[in-house]
Amino acid sequence: MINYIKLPAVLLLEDGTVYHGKAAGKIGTTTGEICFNTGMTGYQEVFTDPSYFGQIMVTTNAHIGNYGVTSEEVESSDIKIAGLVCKNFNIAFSRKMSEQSIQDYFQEQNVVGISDVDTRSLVRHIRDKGAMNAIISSEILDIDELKRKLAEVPSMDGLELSSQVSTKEPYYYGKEDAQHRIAVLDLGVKKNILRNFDHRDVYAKVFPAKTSFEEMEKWAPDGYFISNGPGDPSAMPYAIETVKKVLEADKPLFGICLGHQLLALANDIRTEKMFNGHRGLNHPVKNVVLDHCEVTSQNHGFGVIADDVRNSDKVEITHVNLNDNSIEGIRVKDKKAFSVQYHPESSPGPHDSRYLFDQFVDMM
Ligand SMILES: NC(=O)CC[C@H](N)C(=O)O
Repeated sequence: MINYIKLPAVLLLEDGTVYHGKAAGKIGTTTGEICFNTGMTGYQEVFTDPSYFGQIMVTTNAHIGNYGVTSEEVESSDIKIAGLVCKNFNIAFSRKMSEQSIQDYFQEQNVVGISDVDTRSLVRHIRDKGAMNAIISSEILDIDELKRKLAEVPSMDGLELSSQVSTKEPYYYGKEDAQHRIAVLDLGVKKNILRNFDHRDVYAKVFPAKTSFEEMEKWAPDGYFISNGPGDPSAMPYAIETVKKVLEADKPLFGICLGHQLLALANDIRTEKMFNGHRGLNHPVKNVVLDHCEVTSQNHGFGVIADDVRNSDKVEITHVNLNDNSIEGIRVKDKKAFSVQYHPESSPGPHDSRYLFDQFVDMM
């Protein structure tokens, strides 16, 4: 094993709280909105999920890196989190299929992290104080200098980020002779969503975030999928417009997470920044149509305003969160359009909600 000397590193939160720890990954400085994920496994899938772009991740599992990384377990081409805060950053790993250590992986992809932080106390702090920005550095240890840098970081509220992670050119996924074909509006789509479609004999053409409905319609898809992704949904008028056009044309539509928020916005339901988002693998959700419970994988910092949904004459509620009663799923009345706030492709996470992909296929 390489002899790895852990250099000091600092984490500074927007409210002035300081945590001292050790450098993990690349030596450097990084900023973003701090958030925590309570999942016990699946760190590589989480780190490569484009929905986390611009966010510093705190992992509540005490060990990160202990089973290494592989080129298989990615949700996009590279690491998308802005930085990592963890307890133990394990450079030694044990798993036959692993190809690399987490340290080499982070270093190769220029990702800065901090370990040896009391993440239990940090998570309780964020839980009580709410979402805020943060800076990690293993090169600048002067707090005043870090404060100046942190003051320049924009708030996640009002930030459009999808166009930074979306594909630049359209591409195809799946088998060309499949039974159905869908247009995927890529706002930061996770690979496992495309895999789930492929497994159900659905061929996808994945379009850049700012593609118009008319452009996608030229390919004559059977349905439209509006993907997950980073940033504030209300800062995406271009995508809201596209969703409105899909609805006007009465095409089948399925939205996940950011896609759910955009379907709500297209129906005059507002979204809001949550005090703390939902990020983990064990969030209980009730399907109020089928009267059953699902344990779900979640990752969102914005939500649809529940009163707007309840007062809406355009949509109805299909799913609610059993922890906080927030709205987890809607369908548009008299249309073939529905969406969920959580992640039925669940990578990582339980597979309880995969039936939603079948529901969409049946709609087409
Ligand atoms: N996973 C997602 O699509 C996240 C949606 C949105 N960026 C949010 O944080 O709420």
